[in-house]
Amino acid sequence: MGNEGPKIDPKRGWKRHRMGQNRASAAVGGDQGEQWGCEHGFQAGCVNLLLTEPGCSLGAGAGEQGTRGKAPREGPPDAGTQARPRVFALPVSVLTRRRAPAVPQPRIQLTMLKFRRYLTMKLKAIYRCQPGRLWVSFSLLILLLVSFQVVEKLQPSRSCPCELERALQQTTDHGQEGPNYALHAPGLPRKEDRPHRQRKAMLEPTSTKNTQDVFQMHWYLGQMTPQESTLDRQEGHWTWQPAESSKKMKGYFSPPRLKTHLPSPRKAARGEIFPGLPGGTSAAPGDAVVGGDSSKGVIFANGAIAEEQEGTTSPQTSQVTLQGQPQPLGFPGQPWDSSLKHTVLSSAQVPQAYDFYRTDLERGLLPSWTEVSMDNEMALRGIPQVEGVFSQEEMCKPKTNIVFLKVHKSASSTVMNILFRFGEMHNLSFAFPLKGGHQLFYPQHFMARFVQGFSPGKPPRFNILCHHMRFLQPEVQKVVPSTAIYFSILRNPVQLMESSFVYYKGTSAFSRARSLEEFLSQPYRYYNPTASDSHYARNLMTFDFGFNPDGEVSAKRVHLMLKAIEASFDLLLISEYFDESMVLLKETLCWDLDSVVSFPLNSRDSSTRSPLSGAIVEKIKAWNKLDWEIYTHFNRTFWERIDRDIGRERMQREVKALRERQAELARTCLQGMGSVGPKDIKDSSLRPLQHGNAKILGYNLKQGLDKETETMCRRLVTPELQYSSALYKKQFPQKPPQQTPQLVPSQRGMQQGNILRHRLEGTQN
Ligand SMILES: Nc1ncnc2c1ncn2[C@@H]1O[C@H](COP(=O)(O)OS(=O)(=O)O)[C@@H](OP(=O)(O)O)[C@H]1O
Repeated sequence: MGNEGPKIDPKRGWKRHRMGQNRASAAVGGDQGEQWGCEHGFQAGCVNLLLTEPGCSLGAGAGEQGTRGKAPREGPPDAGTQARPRVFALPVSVLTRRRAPAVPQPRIQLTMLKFRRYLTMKLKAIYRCQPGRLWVSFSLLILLLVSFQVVEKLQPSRSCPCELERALQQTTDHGQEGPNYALHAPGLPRKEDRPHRQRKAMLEPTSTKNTQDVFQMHWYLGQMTPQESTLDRQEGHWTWQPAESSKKMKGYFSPPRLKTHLPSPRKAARGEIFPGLPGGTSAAPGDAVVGGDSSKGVIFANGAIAEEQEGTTSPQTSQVTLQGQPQPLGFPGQPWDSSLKHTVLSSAQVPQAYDFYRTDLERGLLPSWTEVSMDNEMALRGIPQVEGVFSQEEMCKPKTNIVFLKVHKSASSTVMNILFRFGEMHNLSFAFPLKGGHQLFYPQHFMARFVQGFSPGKPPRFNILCHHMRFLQPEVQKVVPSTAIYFSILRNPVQLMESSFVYYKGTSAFSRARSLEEFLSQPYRYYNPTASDSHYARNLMTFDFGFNPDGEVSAKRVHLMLKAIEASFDLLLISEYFDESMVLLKETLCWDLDSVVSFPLNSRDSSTRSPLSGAIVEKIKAWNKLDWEIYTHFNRTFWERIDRDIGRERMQREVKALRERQAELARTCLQGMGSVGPKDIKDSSLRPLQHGNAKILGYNLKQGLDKETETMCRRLVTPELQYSSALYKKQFPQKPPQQTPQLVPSQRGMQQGNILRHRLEGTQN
């Protein structure tokens, strides 16, 4: 070490060293620091470098470096040495900086000073060698990279799904006993499924237990977009926004799920969405978003936007919510309460809307068959159909790619009949269960390989998926084109459970209870959540949507579940408002009214229905809390959507026309205008499956109908199992359906197997 201690620049507090002295001491090995530097990997060429290479110091021509990154300054020349003496400034200020002592330094300060000097020497020794400089630079680079990583991690993440995952994770953390009770936050799906990052369920196909739970979300969290910010604003409107969740989840749907961010095509065609345009009605609430003002936008299941307004829910909705009483089927008594805020057609506009609707009817059964088949052809050829952006001619092309989640006991057989008829008439392909079975290996989560004719790796090729399944979107996506419309139907859980109790009386939970009252008085005496058929007894809708029916009912969990359903489904219908639902469905699918006419199927005889007391109603609601949350939420959005997309007046007219058409068809087709008990059904091929304690009604066709009319009428009243088998034969003429589909091992010998067999009884084909 040099004899002169460090020189202190009183202004800057920088030590200054004579480079020459340091070099000399390094060369003779008199400086420990330099020795260390040269001994630790820098020995080779170190001395030489120091002696011969003027640049082997801090920077070429080294100088003094200021504290704030000033350019190096030339030091004073030192005559008599070959290498120019230079003033060397340390780059690591913290090691060298100190204040000029105003008073004699105490001992500790001197020690510190010595230590600093020692470190300085070492660093200098390292740094003076070329390898040393490389080493330091490399270390700094690593440090920099690590810092970047740390900073990135610390920033609130907008562009990764971890926020949602964290939230999902949180929902699993309390009160759940095992992994099976957890909400599974599936991983990301294959890229080829969607152009965006999505979640993918990771369930094993063999998992039959109903405690498993799947969030099939089409969320991805990314750069802020207008849609995303709309969703963000939406959060404030969610009354079930969990109080504990201060962080808002941001997300938006992948393009195929963003379809109805745009106004419904028919509506656009009518000019209803643009306030002030000649002939247009006043804008529906959500249209403000389309028009630019998104301040009150709310995004619904299909990504459609509507404004959350107090009172937009129908009076019936509040009845359901408050009393939980059965709602009258069909048209609500006073649905058009003038006190409600909704779009009101002006007198000049009413005829326009009416004319539009009438021309649909007058044109008869869907006029645009060519369009339909072209659409279908395109889909089958795998040509992506662009949805969401419509040219004038393309507006409202009938949709032919459809996923219907057939929720049990919610009028789903009637909806299925509508889909069967439409598909048959337009030669659409169905995703049938393997070997002509009638359920897609329910209650397992759906797997694409359960579908007859599915080939892994090939583009999805089926138009309609509508058989009973437990929903699992990533698998469903492998079967139907990405443009498919997803919809389902819900029922008041009170009536649903009453129906389920009778229909599934043979299941383990219900078989020992003499009545629903008895079951509900001590449910855990009868209900074993691990039983393979327990899902029929609790939160059946939740189960069918893929979630855990025994999961906890926290606000956060419910919120996430609703979000997941909204992200996957374009439309949620309500069986209590079946006719309104059909009008909404035909609007969404761009079908005409005749395509959604139906006769109620799978209805029970009144002798097997039980009236429910108020106390039982409350018990059912509490027992099926998750279903109740789903139902009340989508009942509300259902009416909001009607207000936004159709308006209540037009809805009223369309429902009236639908009923008139159905009454006309009943007069044409049916003996005695209505349904009859199973014993009275003369044509055995029209006899529905009788199951549990239920007496399921059917129809008798009129005699002497002409062939065409008879075919049309027969389709309307053919029960689900018979119709499915007939269509399967048509689609797979070489592979006749098996009477009993092969049961997977987990089902074999179990009660579920019995249920499935029961379900197949009555198949006449
Ligand atoms: N159009 C219409 N409107 C309202 N309700 C209707 C309609 N069609 C069928 N239903 C009622 O739906 C119940 C049968 O539901 P599902 O067909 O889904 O049952 S199943 O799961 O396929 O077995 C069954 O309910 P219950 O009679 O209470 O059992 C039917 O009466």
